[in-house]
Amino acid sequence: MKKHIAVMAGDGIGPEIVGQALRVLDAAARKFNHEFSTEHVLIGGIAIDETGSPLPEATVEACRKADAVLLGAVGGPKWDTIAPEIRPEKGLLGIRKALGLFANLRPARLFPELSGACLLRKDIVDKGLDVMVVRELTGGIYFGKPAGVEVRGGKRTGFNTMIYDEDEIRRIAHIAFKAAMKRRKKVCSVDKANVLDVSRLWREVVIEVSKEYPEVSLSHMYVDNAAMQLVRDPSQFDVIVTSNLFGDILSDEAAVITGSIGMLASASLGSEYAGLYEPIHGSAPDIAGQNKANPLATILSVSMMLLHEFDLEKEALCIENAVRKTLQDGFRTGDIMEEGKTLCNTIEITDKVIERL
Ligand SMILES: NC(=O)C1=CN([C@@H]2O[C@H](COP(=O)(O)OP(=O)(O)OC[C@H]3O[C@@H](n4cnc5c(N)ncnc54)[C@H](O)[C@@H]3O)[C@@H](O)[C@H]2O)C=CC1
Ligand SMILES: CC(C)CC(=O)C(=O)O
Ligand SMILES: [Mg+2]
Repeated sequence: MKKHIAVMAGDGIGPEIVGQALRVLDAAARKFNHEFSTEHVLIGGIAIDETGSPLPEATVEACRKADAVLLGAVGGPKWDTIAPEIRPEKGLLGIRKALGLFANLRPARLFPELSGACLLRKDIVDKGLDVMVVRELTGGIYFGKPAGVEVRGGKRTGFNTMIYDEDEIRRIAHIAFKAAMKRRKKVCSVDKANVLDVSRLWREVVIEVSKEYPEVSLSHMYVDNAAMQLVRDPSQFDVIVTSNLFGDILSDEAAVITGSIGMLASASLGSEYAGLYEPIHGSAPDIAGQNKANPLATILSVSMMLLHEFDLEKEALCIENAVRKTLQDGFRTGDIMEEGKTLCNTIEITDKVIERL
């Protein structure tokens, strides 16, 4: 198979983890006789530095033409004080919108080998943890208008708008129910319907969609309770479907299930263009440039790309198994380090994965 991948390494640890994930992709391509060409394009802070924009038009064009997109992360303190319209994070929101990537799948699973690195209670961990967060990605408060900061009645006033129409809710609900059909057939819709009107509509529409999936059981939970339940006992969840903001927060929290945020991969999918694959974490400025970031979330994102984008099930599983074997053999980056294991840097742990492919 011959495929073309647009690569946006971005900022901070982005280039380090993406560089290593591409080594794994390359090794998989050689093993299975595929050809993956790559084209590096700019996004985020580095794009601002080089072009003045966090999302140059050339990047959008390259991503629209590509068979898949791989992203590292954007942002960092260097760009924290610049104008809000051109912050690195606007580049990320912009590419999601430009590619119509409305569904973000974030599978929070615990590799049993990392049970010791997981902060949750042992009896909970022993149940086996596997939660799929389905986050709406191109609507809600991150995109709603009006938004801004202005002087009202002599006071500086900041405002954003959380807005969803029924079509936006319906399409993400379908994604969640379809995902549940392939899993344990449970969907929990997370909202704040006791307070927010937008959540009332969310709940109404999710219930309507659920009628088309009679085999799937649907429950509802307020987001504050969901945040607590996720760390109290995540084994109660199968698929969680939620809005952009709640999904952003809950999926970082769900990373506790995996042992570290450096383990959680994701797929951002739409219907018009190829999908974008990215770890859920940010650019981790505190460890950038030190060769100590965990590249496994990005490597697992490549595995998700092979599966979701190219239907290469065997190849995807091979990468996942190589990651599992690496952990089984006791190799760890600092974020998942435990006593008696071998500490590796970013490049070394990738070497171990490649050896085990
Ligand atoms: N998808 C993206 O591009 C995202 C970008 N950001 C941006 O990243 C910058 C930093 O944001 P933070 O809130 O600090 O979140 P972060 O996810 O970058 O870091 C949070 C903590 O997790 C650690 N961490 C993250 N990824 C890791 C990895 N692969 N291996 C080991 N440790 C890892 C970091 O060292 C830090 O202690 C900000 O500019 C933020 O806007 C934040 C989230 C997502
Ligand atoms: C940096 C934000 C725009 C996004 C974020 O935190 C995420 O997608 O997880
Ligand atoms: Mg986030």
